[in-house]
Amino acid sequence: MMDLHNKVAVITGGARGLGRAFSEALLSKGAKISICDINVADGEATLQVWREKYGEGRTMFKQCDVSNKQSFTDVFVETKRKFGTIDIVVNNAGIGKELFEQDWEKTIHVNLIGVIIGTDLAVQYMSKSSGGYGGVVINIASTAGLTPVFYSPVYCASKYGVVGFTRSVAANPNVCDLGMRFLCLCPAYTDTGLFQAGHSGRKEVPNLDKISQLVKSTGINSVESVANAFMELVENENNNGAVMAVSLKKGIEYKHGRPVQKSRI
Ligand SMILES: NC(=O)C1=CN([C@@H]2O[C@H](COP(=O)(O)OP(=O)(O)OC[C@H]3O[C@@H](n4cnc5c(N)ncnc54)[C@H](O)[C@@H]3O)[C@@H](O)[C@H]2O)C=CC1
Ligand SMILES: CCCCC/C=C\C=C\C(=O)C/C=C\C/C=C\CCCC(=O)O
Repeated sequence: MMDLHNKVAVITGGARGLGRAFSEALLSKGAKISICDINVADGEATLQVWREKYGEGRTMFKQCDVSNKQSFTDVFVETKRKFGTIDIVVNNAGIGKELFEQDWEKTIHVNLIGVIIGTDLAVQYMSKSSGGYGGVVINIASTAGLTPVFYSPVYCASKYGVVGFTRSVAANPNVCDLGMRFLCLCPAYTDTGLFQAGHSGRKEVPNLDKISQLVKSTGINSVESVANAFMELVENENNNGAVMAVSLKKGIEYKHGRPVQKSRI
């Protein structure tokens, strides 16, 4: 089991939803938390709540757009300056702009390129081969990265990309030298602002009945159940390359077979 006490975690999109829940799960185990988010109001409000609950000095917030390399790099620089080290990176920030909307490319920029930038920064700041202490990277994909979703091809492409990218980084024969684990969490529908925005009040959407059927047959995860699955993934130290799906109907399932390699942490 990974001892999380005083470990330092960077969580993207940590101001609300799943990112905030992952952060709180880590905080409750004694970790220090650096959240970044494009939304300053939500980020500062979350930090205020945490300062009152967990005291000063264990949390920080920095505004950041994960699709912008410089903006994202600044988060790592400031986190290291404040906490001295980085042990855990959770690439969680995500959006759901689709083909029928303007700027659908942004979905690839945030959901896939943002994850690639975050993983690259994690290796630079954490790997033993770069003078770090090693650690763990958890990339948040989706069950939409494991199965086609007819009404969200762009979102699906971004999440298939995250699964393939993470598994490939984890499969590198030199991964043991890094002292790092690379993991993928694939939640099904989960009750957050993103889900509500994507699935409520869009009566003009074609095949709405089929979408409702798919949601109904899959079920909607609570945020808490996904946070519990996330903690199982983080704390198990022998799971480099694991891809964990979590859904209301099927619970936790490991996909794509056994993790590719034991990592030396
Ligand atoms: N809610 C759901 O049904 C599911 C969500 N996911 C994934 O979980 C992750 C978190 O999603 P939720 O918590 O549901 O969404 P959410 O919308 O509640 O939270 C996402 C956070 O990311 C931030 N963000 C968006 N773009 C950003 C950017 N460019 N840079 C930095 N921060 C940015 C937002 O401001 C927000 O605070 C996403 O990657 C999403 O695709 C996966 C499966 C199911
Ligand atoms: C689906 C994209 C809409 C925009 C983003 C909002 C919510 C995100 C939801 C998800 O990431 C989950 C998406 C799809 C899951 C679809 C089917 C899962 C089937 C699972 C199974 O068969 O077990």
